[in-house]
Amino acid sequence: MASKETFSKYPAFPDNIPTAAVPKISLRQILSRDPTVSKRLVDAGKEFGCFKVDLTDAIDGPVLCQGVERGFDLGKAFFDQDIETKKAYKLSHENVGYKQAGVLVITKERRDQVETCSVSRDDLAASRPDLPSVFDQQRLLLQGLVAQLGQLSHLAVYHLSEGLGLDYGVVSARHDPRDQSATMIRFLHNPPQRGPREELPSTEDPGSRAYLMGHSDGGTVTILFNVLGGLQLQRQQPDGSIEWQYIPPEPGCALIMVGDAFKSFTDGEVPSCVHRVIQPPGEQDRFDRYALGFFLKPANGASIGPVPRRGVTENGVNKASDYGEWAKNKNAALYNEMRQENVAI
Ligand SMILES: O=C(O)CCC(=O)C(=O)O
Ligand SMILES: [Fe+2]
Repeated sequence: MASKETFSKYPAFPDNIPTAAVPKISLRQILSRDPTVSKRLVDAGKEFGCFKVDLTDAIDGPVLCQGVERGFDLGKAFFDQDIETKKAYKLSHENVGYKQAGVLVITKERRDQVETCSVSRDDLAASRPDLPSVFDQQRLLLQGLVAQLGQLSHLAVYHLSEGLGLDYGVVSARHDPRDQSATMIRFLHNPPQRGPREELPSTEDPGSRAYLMGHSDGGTVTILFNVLGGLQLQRQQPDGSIEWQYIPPEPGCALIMVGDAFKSFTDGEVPSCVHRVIQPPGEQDRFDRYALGFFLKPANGASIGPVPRRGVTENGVNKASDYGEWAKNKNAALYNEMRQENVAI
């Protein structure tokens, strides 16, 4: 993702706070399709619901990193516009469009503090006329980035499927690129905390400084790029208690998280990654936090639910409900208490 140079523009992630030991694998290894890599990714998926990919050691890596850097620039250019211009890109299915900060409920006292702009792969390809001009003018760049991230997401899904003995042909058919889907690229912006630090919510209770509440992503896998910290992973402790652990961003690295759809393919064997975003730690809290995500989703109408294992019949698979309906229910629940009535889901 973002280069060392971009990271050097911000205070470093503090080295005295506990972080999650999320396994890291290199893009070169992922490209090798080596079965031992599949096994490592499955192990990481089962334990953390996610893994990191170091993009710097493969030929394609620097190109992808550069594309992501440009993506961050485009996100910033979009969010720098006035609110009315941003709102003109209306929310549609599965959160495609612009979502302003503060429409999601975190607690009774606190609303989300993230504005997002999500552009679907299909809208980019089909020249959707109301695409914001910032993105419309860079359609080729975005299409290229989405295609590359799509390939990376499919490689991750390939390894996870192979490592679990799932029939990859079935998994792949559920993501046929000729079918419509809500696969998307998302730009995110968290404005910085203002005012004296002593007036900010307590650091004793990090949840009171949440920017985005705990959730799992609904799709198959998510590829996430961060520069500033704040992303946390929910871990269950041996005594059953829940702990939130930071995932510190690293230059040249992507984070890949398992989503609910893939969890359903595995019949729950691999959990989806429960994560949230809180105020960036230490000196980083004074800066605008930008993030970029790629969300691979099953095709609209594709089955979800368990995928047959190699050598096992497909019995029961069609009992799964339709993905589009399933995603709609998930979003409806998320937006249940949404303040603004005029935001479509
Ligand atoms: O801002 C981030 O790092 C994560 C955003 C996220 O979890 C999401 O958009 O689903
Ligand atoms: Fe998420």
